[in-house]
Amino acid sequence: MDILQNLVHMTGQRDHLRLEFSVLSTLLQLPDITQVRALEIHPFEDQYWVRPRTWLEEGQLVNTDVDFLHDPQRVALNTLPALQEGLAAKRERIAWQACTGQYILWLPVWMREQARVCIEITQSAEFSSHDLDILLAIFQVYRNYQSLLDYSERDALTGLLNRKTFDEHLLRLSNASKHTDKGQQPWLVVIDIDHFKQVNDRYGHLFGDEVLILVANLLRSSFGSQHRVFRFGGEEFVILLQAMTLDAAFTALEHFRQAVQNYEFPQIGKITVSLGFSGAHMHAPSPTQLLSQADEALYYAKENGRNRVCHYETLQALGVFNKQEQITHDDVELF
Ligand SMILES: Nc1nc2c(ncn2[C@@H]2O[C@H](COP(=O)(O)OP(=O)(O)OP(=O)(O)O)[C@@H](O)[C@H]2O)c(=O)[nH]1
Repeated sequence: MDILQNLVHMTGQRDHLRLEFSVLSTLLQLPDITQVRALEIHPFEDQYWVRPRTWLEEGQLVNTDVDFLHDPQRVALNTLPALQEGLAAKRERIAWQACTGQYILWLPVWMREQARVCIEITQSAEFSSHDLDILLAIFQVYRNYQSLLDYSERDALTGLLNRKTFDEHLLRLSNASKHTDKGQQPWLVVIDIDHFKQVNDRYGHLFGDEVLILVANLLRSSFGSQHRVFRFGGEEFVILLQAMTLDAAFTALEHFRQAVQNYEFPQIGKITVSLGFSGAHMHAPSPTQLLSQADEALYYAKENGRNRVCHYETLQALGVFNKQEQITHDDVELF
């Protein structure tokens, strides 16, 4: 009965973290289970890494607040060969007996051919077929809800994240920045395709849509799974870059700008993008203010030749925005 109530609770969740907590607490209701964790799996520097994202601590489920790259609990996937082999073979479930005598069951959450999250269940006795039936049924309900949630958070054209979860991602990222090294911080980037109206006007909306999809693919391949890429609508994209130095952020964004510039778009040929970015550390202003800062830098890039990357705080230190305000103010006085 407890399990049924937990399932009802689980299916009422509307965000990924609560849903994850809910499935883990449902699994914990089952006898013999000693530990449940949600693991995150990420590629980084030519190999895959695993770290616990949510786990049980002193009877309470807790969620990490450290970003992936700075997490001391992160281990290389090849230190868990059974999990590595099971993921490579795209298995739905992977069973393993640890040298401590504990039995472990890994249930990867497969989405679009990738498993970035895996539920880990540990128990002291071997998993019976009855245990497996119940565990897999609970996991299946969780997966169905996970994909429904995921679907509602994605832009239908490009498959990138939509505006819905942006504030939450930004908050998590800036909170995690307190664990990062000095000189590093997360970044908010706004990207806009240059003269996109001309693409639509000359080649039609369908070709315009294809450009949006191809730019989204370039964004995905340039920023991978460590960073978050959004399409807010129209031809504007937003990236939340994990904590790094200003130089590293600038270099990564320049690479992307060049990748777009060098790409041959079918029929259309060449297009370019302009980028504006701003620091998203934990003392940064509200999401709206932060977006408008990155937008100001983007606007400056557009006004100064397009096809370039501009950093808000650098422009601000140079007094560029004061001068612009002065010009606008003078214009108003003129009229
Ligand atoms: N094909 C397509 N076009 C879109 C979509 N959303 C917005 N647009 C078009 O994007 C264009 C945006 O143009 P503008 O904001 O005027 O600017 P621009 O031509 O990109 O020029 P700059 O930004 O100044 O370089 C408009 O023509 C919109 O109709 C979409 O989902 N698909």
